[in-house]
Amino acid sequence: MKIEKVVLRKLKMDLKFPFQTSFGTSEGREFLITEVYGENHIGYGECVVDTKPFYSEETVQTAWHMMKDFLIPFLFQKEEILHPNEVRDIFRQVRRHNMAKSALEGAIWDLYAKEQGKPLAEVIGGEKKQISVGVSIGIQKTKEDLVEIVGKYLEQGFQKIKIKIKPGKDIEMLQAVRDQFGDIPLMADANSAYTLDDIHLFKQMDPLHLMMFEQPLAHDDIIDHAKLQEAIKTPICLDESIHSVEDARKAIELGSCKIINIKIGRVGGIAEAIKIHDLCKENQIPVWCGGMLESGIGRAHNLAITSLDNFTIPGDTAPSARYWEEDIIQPEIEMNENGEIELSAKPGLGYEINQGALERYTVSTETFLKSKLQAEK
Ligand SMILES: O=C(O)CCC(=O)c1ccccc1C(=O)O
Ligand SMILES: [Mg+2]
Repeated sequence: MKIEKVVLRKLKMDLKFPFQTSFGTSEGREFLITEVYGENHIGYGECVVDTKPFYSEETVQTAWHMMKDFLIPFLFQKEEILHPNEVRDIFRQVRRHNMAKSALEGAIWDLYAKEQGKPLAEVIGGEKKQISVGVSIGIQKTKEDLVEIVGKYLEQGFQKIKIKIKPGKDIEMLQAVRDQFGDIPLMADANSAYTLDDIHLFKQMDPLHLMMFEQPLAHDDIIDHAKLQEAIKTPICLDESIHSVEDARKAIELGSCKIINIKIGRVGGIAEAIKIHDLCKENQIPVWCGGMLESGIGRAHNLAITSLDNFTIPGDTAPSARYWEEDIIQPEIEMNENGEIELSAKPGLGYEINQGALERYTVSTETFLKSKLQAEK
């Protein structure tokens, strides 16, 4: 691939509903879309940042800065890229900033798959033709509100119900859902809202037989999680703590988790996501694909990695209509009544860009040319 041009766009999209987690409430998303121009195709990526550094330290502005001042110039220094697996090495000098790196790497995977004329899932070795889908439900005001919304999602066919929790909004909320719906596939995500001082709470929640507790303790911890896992039967799943295959190896060695949530942005790209998937498979650790309230572009990347066989637990890969009045891809991503999404058989991400919608949601854009950068040197 000869990359001559990269376009960055900042988008602003309103969510259909406010989404509350233990770290705050989102009414919508501001994020970045990357367009990487090859000779005959354009690859698309999504940078899953937010305006605030509450889930991760990256923001819309830090990602723009990293891409503009470091990552895009590094890409342009390469005459040609033969395979997307090279991208991580090209970016290696830049420490962290995984979401920024991943936004460009993902676009290069899409471009590569389009050049091969194959779906991205096939290019990465995924064999599933359809995937099972779960839904992540934000913190609700009352038990009654939660039970109503869970009922609605179960009716739509979702195969896993994930409920956001925080201290004071945990046992009772989960118990109400169990009481109403019985033995459904149910889990809880704390987004790091607890400490080891809360161990008694987790022991009290053990009899709820949840599929897992996602990231109960600190965002940068794997030691206390190992202690908590020792003390309870419910599997722990790590999200925020895992940024690389090395992090995953250490967490598995320490016994900090029994399941891993893989998010492409958090781990710096698809190549790293595949490595984590493979390591987990060798160690009998099931994985599932997390979500960042992505637009259709990020979502299509998520569907592609979920085609790998150790993604055995339904992911947070809900269809477009759950989040947006109008998505930026067409057709939009749809789920059938059994809670499955068919993977596209078209090349690359497998969806067309809805150009009208993309333009309407774009609030700023900048174009970077290889020729211009070289002329400036
Ligand atoms: O529906 C989705 O995209 C998943 C939503 C979700 O749980 C989430 C959304 C934003 C930030 C962090 C998380 C998380 O998984 O912790
Ligand atoms: Mg999470």
